[in-house]
Amino acid sequence: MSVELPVFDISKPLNESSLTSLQDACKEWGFFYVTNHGISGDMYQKLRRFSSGVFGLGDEEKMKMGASNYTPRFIASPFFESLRVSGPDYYASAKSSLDAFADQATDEEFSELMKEYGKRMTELCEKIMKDILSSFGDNLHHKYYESEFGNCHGYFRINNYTIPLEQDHQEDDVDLLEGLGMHTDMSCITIVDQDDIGGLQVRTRDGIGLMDINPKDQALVVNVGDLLHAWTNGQLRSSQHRVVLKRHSSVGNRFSLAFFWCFDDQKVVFAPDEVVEGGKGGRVFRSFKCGDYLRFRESNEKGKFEKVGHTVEDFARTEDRN
Ligand SMILES: O=C(O)CCC(=O)C(=O)O
Ligand SMILES: [Fe+2]
Repeated sequence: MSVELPVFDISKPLNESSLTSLQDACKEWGFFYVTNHGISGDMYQKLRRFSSGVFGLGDEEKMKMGASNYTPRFIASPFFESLRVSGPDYYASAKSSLDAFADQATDEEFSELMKEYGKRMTELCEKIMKDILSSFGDNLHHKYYESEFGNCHGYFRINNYTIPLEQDHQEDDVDLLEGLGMHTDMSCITIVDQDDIGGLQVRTRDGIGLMDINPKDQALVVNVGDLLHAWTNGQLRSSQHRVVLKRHSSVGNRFSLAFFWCFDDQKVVFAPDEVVEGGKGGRVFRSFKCGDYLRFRESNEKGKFEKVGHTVEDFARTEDRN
């Protein structure tokens, strides 16, 4: 079953009723779509082409990028590998990964592309974050955007999902393989550009069901991460989600780009009183330093790949959910 998430045209200011539906979507699903986002299909295709070139290299070559730039298969799952490009200097980050093996021209073109893509995604996150704040009342965006979110920064994960032939031919009953296990994101918000294969699934609020988030033409998927969940005192959902791959399908690999927009390490995350008061109960998240939370996640093998059971709920929630 798939969920019908609302779609927001992000090129113009959202009206009252759109802001209400934005807030509802963030509370119910923690996911929504945006269109007219300014990321051209052409740019995406180019990036995909370059990335495929990189993923197509031998394991030994790819490992030269270093553990902070490249995650090989069998870390998050046997089917998932990922290239990381970090801001604010996306150009330098991409270049430092590729320097190990790419020729100068490819290196240059890919790095330029990442720079442009990083800039656009950052602008998009700023816009979306302002809309999310405005959905609590216009006042909130004017009051808190600059002081609370002004120092946010982003990074990309370029993800390649493949099912090796030998796995595809195994005879057992399992038709779906987990490409990326159930997790929440550590970000404030994440923007996902998935291809048309599908496989992204979100947990329902009751914690039981799973719904497909289908690819939508020209639309990007946006989701709320742990940091914004804590900053809104748990009001906006940082939903558990995963990626499944269909066995015996001949569609080939799945490709996605995820952009994570996060507080800086020094930022103290603490929901403003008026955000807490706008919710149902009292304050349920203690204040914490963003960097301490990231270290908490990384100190645990599970947390590293953003698995369930080692999230901001476990780190900073002071009262059980009811
Ligand atoms: O590949 C996708 O569609 C989503 C990836 C994801 O959830 C992540 O990288 O955190
Ligand atoms: Fe995710």
